[in-house]
Amino acid sequence: MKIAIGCDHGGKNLKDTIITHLTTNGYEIIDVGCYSHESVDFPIYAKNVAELVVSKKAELGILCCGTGIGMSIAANKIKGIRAAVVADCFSAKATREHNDSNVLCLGERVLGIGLALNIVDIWVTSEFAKGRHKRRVDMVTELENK
Ligand SMILES: O=C(CO)[C@H](O)[C@H](O)[C@H](O)COP(=O)(O)O
Repeated sequence: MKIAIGCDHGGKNLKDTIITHLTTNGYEIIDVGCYSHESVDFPIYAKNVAELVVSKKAELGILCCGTGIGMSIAANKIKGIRAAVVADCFSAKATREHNDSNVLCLGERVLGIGLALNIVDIWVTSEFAKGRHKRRVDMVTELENK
């Protein structure tokens, strides 16, 4: 599976740790940056990851910033993106199964590394459950198309 990943300066350490973890576990990574701890603007990286997901150059996307919230607000502006800020393992599974989320947003200033990697593992291995959830995701898409 190919995963696009991006961060701002507030999520740089977490992004690097996730890349090492996912690469070790056989995932292919497209790293859109940022590549240093210099202060940058998160919408740039949210857009780059979102566009890779929407264009299907990557199956899923992961965005890291201080809280995950700014990244999710920005990524959700791109048509076709369902970005979820996740800070617990239950929601990591539920947001793939129920929301078919295609971008995971994580806060380096919120999460410990162990929990963050557990969330990533659960999220990338969970699948959309369809059924009643597909009807609801379709309704969200309709809102987006209005
Ligand atoms: O956008 C955010 C908050 O939702 C991110 O957490 C950013 O990483 C954060 O705002 C960056 O803050 P900084 O004071 O410029 O480091």
